[in-house]
Amino acid sequence: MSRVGVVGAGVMGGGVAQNLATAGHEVVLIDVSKEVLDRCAERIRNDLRFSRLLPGAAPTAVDAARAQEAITFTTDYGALADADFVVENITERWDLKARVYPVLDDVCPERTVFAANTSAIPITRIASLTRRPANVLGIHFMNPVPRKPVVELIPGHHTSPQAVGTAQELLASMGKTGIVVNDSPGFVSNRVLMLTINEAAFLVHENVATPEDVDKVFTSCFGHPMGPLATADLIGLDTILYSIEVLHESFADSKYRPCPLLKKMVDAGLHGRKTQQGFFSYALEV
Ligand SMILES: NC(=O)c1ccc[n+]([C@@H]2O[C@H](COP(=O)([O-])OP(=O)(O)OC[C@H]3O[C@@H](n4cnc5c(N)ncnc54)[C@H](O)[C@@H]3O)[C@@H](O)[C@H]2O)c1
Repeated sequence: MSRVGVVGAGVMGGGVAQNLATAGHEVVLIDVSKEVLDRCAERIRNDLRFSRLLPGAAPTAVDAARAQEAITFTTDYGALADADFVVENITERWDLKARVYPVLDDVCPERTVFAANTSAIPITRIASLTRRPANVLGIHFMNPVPRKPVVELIPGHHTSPQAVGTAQELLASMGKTGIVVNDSPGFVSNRVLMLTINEAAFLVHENVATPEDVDKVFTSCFGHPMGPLATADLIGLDTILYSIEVLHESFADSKYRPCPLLKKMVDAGLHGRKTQQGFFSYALEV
């Protein structure tokens, strides 16, 4: 595979683009504005500078300077006209995703495989937005992408074995393997994780415990490396809210009702690490 499109240059898209570039692929990274793309380029530059020192870094086929040169940052979807594979990482909202896939479908050749890096939206539903459902699947990357070697790989109802094979090949080149799971809202990881995080937010909302103490129960008593609220801050509270809303709508089950505190924090712009404030405070990341 040579040319890979990455759509969305936020927390996940930046990580996917970086991982692909260090694996030796040519990457076209798309977002809605130059400002977002510039911020993403800066994050990638900084992460590449330190990544070798961090445990679990993905294997690199090229050095940091070449990896940066391999990424084209653009707002022009036309740059995907000869992409072999596209990973979509835009905001976890159906109305936004529903607008992007028909554009990708028009711009990309028929052979191009689309991978949706969604937290909870069913892949069959996303595939229905295109004329190529056999070439659409889900790759649920973990965060931070360059340091997480396993993903969930989700074929939709019509996904072909060839498309799954192509995705597995691409993942192998990135130093990753995929656990294949069937298509269902939230897949395996987020069906469990989003409920846990939402319930942890309810504990704070109901004054049962502070965020520090909620997380301490998980880190100190269960030995988890990170508590649910620090995990929520890492993922992004907006992404958590949108994901739990997808689960709520998909299953029509009140157990997925979003915690009002989560909604309030998202309305207030407290989105976690990416805005320096969520359940915890963070220094400005450069
Ligand atoms: N954050 C996580 O830990 C995590 C993990 C796995 C999967 N995901 C999923 O990955 C996707 C992206 O999440 P994120 O955390 O990177 O979100 P984010 O908010 O950090 O980034 C989303 C990006 O999409 C861009 N965007 C929105 N509409 C667009 C369009 N029409 N064209 C191009 N770009 C557009 C936004 O400008 C933004 O930069 C979501 O579907 C999310 O559920 C997130």
